[in-house]
Amino acid sequence: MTGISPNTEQRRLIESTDGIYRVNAGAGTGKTFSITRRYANILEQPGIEPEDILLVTFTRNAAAEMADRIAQQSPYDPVQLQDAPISTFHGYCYQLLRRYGHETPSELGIHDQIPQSLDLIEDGIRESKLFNTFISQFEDRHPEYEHLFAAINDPGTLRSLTTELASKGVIPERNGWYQETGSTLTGDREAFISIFEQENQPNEGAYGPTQSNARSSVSWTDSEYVPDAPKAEDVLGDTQLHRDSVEQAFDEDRDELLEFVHDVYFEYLEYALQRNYLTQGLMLVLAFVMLSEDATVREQVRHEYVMVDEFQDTNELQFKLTLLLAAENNICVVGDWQQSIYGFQYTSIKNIQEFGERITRYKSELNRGETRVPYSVDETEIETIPLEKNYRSTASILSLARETLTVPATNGDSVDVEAIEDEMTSLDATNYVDNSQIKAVTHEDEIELILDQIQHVVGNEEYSVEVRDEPASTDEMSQGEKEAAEAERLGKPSYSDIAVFSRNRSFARDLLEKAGEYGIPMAYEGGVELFDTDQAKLLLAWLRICESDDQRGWATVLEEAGYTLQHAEEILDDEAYPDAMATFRDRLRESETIGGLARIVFDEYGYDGAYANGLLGELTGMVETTLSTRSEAITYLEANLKAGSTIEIDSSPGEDSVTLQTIHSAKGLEYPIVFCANINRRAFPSYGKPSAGTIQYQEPLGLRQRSVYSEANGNPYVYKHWPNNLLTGCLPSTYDEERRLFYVAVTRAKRHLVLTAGGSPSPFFTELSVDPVEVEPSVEPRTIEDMEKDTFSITVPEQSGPQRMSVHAIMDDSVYDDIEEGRGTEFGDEVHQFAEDYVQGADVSPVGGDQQNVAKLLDSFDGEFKPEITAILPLNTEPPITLVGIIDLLVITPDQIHIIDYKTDLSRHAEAEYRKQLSVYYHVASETYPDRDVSITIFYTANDEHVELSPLKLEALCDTARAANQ
Ligand SMILES: Nc1ncnc2c1ncn2[C@@H]1O[C@H](COP(=O)(O)OP(=O)(O)OP(=O)(O)O)[C@@H](O)[C@H]1O
Repeated sequence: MTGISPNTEQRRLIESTDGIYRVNAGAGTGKTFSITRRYANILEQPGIEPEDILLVTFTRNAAAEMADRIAQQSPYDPVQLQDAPISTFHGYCYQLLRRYGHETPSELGIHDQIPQSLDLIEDGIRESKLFNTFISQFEDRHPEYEHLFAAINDPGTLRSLTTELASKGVIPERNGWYQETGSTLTGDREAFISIFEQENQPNEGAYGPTQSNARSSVSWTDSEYVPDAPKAEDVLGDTQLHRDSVEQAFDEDRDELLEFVHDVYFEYLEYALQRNYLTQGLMLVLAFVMLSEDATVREQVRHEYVMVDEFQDTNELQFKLTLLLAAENNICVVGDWQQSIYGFQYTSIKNIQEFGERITRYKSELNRGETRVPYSVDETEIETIPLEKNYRSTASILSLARETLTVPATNGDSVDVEAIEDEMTSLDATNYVDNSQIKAVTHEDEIELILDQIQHVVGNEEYSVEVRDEPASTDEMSQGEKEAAEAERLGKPSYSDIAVFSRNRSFARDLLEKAGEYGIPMAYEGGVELFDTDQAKLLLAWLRICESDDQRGWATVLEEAGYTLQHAEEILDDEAYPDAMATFRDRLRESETIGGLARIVFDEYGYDGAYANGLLGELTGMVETTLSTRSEAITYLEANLKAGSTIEIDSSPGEDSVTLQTIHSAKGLEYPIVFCANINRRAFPSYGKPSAGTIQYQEPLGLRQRSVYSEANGNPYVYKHWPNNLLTGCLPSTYDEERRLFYVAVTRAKRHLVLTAGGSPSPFFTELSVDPVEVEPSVEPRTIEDMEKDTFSITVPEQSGPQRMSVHAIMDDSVYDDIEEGRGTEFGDEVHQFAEDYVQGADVSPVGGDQQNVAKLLDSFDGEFKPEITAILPLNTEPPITLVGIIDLLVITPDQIHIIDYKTDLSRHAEAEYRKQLSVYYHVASETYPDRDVSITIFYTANDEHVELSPLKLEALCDTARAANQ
């Protein structure tokens, strides 16, 4: 049980268990804390079992963390909570379909099975390949849509369209749409006209009325449209748009378009089911239909209590699923509209903002024809609990956070400040010492500026942060004593107290590179080989020790503690382990959860950085799956180490380093000092939506075509579609989500905030109440001595254990002497880089024949792609040798593993040496995937030649490695 006592409002939320509750509260107010306590509280009621309470959140890691927290507060241990429905919507629906799915709901008109082995595709690259195959077959099957396809520049965007419609609860059945789609597809005329009237009001100028917003945002060149489109004079008035043309545009005939989208969507659902796979969106769709149609299943699965965290990140379909999954009106949703930043994934902020209206409307929609939601959702009975105490930031930071929600994003951006302020949730700081430094600094060379400011902040008393722990209880203290105690905890900041956030990744990468040049420690959130870190190895060692006093475990631990090899061997021989270590082992053995054990190990070694946190995240994630014992955790860590698994976390060059990440990835985190960087025009706020496809969905316009194919002028040509151009011009451009991102960034700061911009600051920078200051940067390169000072307390372990050797060390170097003649290693690197980018779905096009051949090869494969995988092969040699290399590409299919190595050589004469290299990969893959056939192949990129090699035996590799080690 953690020592935090809930405040009065939190207690109310925790203790009021029956009824409908909506919590729409600001950052850091303890929403997640309260909802987990609430779960534990419900669990204490007589007759309630974990399966009676459904708790849904946004990510798998968050769900696992919640299960861990609940286990600490309830009589249930993590193993007992393993099957409890504490999950994401996707995780929950996946299990639901596997358990009850069997056959597709007949209402859809698809007669197929939902197999137990259903493959849930979460990997965008894989899904888009499958979709592309589907769409080309669809195109062949439907010549009647030829002219539509002629206008579509990227058929792949139809895939996002199906995902978007699924998120809105729009579902196709064989002969139309499932349930009523209302105005979702055709658009809401009334809502549109009301917006149009507002936007078409002339503005007030110094000399009379000026153009309305709608008029000024529509540009018109007659030749861009089909010949029978209205002409400029029919559309554009002096200050306003002509209403007739706008109405005509809204009412355009879209029957064929709707039919086309229906057919694509429906046939894709059929196609996926025939191939035993579903995407996340389609899975939710099927689960929804099953729950709607099968009263028996519905009754079996319903939960007495339903709670949803991060409700601002749900979509309409998820809201409806929430209602279907509740047996009674014991529903609690928790979120913060101000932190809704996933609109681009089709979430709906209105779910939390207009909760009362939506719950009533959705209930009546769901109850058409049959009672599916049997309980009352009376709006007047919905309780709203305000949480207003913020446990993270100072009052000064919170005050600036309020400004971010109304700051103009462009020069002409008219923000309805009053309306937004009305909706803002109030936040009161709970700390006593407000020493916040809040600065806005600018310089042409922003990257130098940021590094300069980091150096200015580190070790600077003015930027003091909490460096000492809070006393166990401050309850008995007077106000003055609390203030003094907090001041006492403050001290000079170090690098790790700082986080730099950027709206986009490219700026972050440039900054990281420059920081490296100056020796400023900075870690970028991204994929790292988490299981190959010292933290993971030590944890694995202690797990092995706890399990069976394993000698390998003791050897690692002794080595880390600085014992010489000889001394360690004596200890191991006599099994006379140092007392302190044996006591520590016994303490670990008492730990009931893997997460708890890992925490004790990391605390003991002072690991509290990104790697330790990442590992904790991974390990607590295991609770949700099948791993919960020490031996399962050992197998899990070993398997990941061996496979070189890469995990998305903040990588760190050392424990004391600045964290660098995108704002999206910073959600839910907190740092003492935040730098919000690159607040420049075109960067932050970022322009509008990500590029839309030729057919797009937009509220309240419904489905519209952006371009059309026509031969009306005698020539085939793709024209802009005039109704769409006119209608979108009438909608106000909104930067609300960008403002909310800004709010998320600022509310991550506990104490200090530095806003930075370069040569062209955006209004986000200039329009806040913080006056920008021009600063001339002067960054001092860090010297080796500086770095040593930072790391003096870390013991550098003596080298022992197996000798690590690159696979290249077992190859005969002389083969390189005359390969790649005239093309160079740089050329080879470029081809490899292209291949990696292409596999990862980056926006790259092949340059030159080699890259084209690579693209062709990759397109020809089906399966899961894993590029750049580290392969580690321990050999049974004396002394032990471990070979390490990087596999260019692994292609994984249900029964085969293909290992592909690209070579840009113009001839094949080095093949015998390459065979050694690929044989190493072969043995690693064979052990990792014992149930599949493994093939090793070289792909000669120059002449499109794909050569399969036969692997060398392990003994042969041992001999070669031994010889190379002489
Ligand atoms: N009553 C309390 N007393 C002291 N600390 C608290 C209290 N309630 C919550 N906290 C602490 O405040 C921090 C924020 O809590 P939590 O993550 O639950 O907030 P949140 O509202 O979900 O935040 P966000 O919306 O920013 O993700 C946590 O460290 C939590 O332990």
